[in-house]
Amino acid sequence: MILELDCGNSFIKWRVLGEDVRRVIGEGVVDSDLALLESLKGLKGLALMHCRLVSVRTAEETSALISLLTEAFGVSVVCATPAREMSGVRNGYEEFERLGLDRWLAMLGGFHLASGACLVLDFGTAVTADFIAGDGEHLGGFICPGMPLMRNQLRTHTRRIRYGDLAAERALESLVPGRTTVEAVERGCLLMLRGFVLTQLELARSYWGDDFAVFLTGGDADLVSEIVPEARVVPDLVFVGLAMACPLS
Ligand SMILES: Nc1ncnc2c1ncn2[C@@H]1O[C@H](COP(=O)(O)OP(=O)(O)O)[C@@H](O)[C@H]1O
Ligand SMILES: CC(C)(COP(=O)(O)O)[C@@H](O)C(=O)NCCC(=O)O
Ligand SMILES: [K+]
Repeated sequence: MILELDCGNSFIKWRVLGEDVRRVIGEGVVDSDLALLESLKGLKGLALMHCRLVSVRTAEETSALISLLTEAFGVSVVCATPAREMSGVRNGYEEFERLGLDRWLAMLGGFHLASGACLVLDFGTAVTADFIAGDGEHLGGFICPGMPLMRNQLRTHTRRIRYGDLAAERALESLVPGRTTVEAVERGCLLMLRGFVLTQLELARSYWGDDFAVFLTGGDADLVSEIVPEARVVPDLVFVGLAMACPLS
């Protein structure tokens, strides 16, 4: 069995693949290393042979997690590392090692699935957009705050914006102008996110006409999917790229 991990700034996404790697034995989203161990220990018949991971956390946090996994399961852990070029995709950053590894893997996954030009949008703590041309050239991308950062900035930098998570979820059932603080903030932030997405689509069209694929991934991808009906929502896009960057045989 293979353990795959995507360690983002807020959550660790995990999944366990079987002998037949097309079979997902277990998967989940956790908010700490310990919660990850708990979830894994709760899996019946777990027999990990390998682990591969990608992390955008600090080197210290990542090594701490690797030590925990090695101690708990005796597996060797392979980490995705930056590359200038891989699987036909050329990293467009001036310093390729500075491009977020989650972005890089999602790009590898997207270009592989599209076999052509694509726009990869990832909705996590931050939102990222990356443009990959049909010849595999990464033209670069954009980073902006995601929903959790936008709402938390408003909650922590104003004195009168306070509301709970349940109210926040309910507020997004409609997008008409808000008549309560929670509606006004949640809908305002979502409209900003959607505006960002539409701008990325315009830019992609200016480069490639209609000849490109759009991929949506990350925990908040569903918040924008309805405005991009042509997009493919691929929650495990980072894992697709992880398998390409860290093959195990
Ligand atoms: N099961 C889940 N657990 C936690 N967050 C989730 C879940 N499903 C969707 N989300 C949303 O995903 C967002 C985090 O996205 P994610 O891609 O995990 O971020 P990151 O990679 O930066 O840690 C949260 O804002 C939350 O709204
Ligand atoms: C842009 C990111 C913060 C996104 O992280 P996430 O929201 O997935 O946790 C991450 O990819 C990162 O730290 N990148 C390094 C900076 C860069 O890509 O330019
Ligand atoms: K991510």
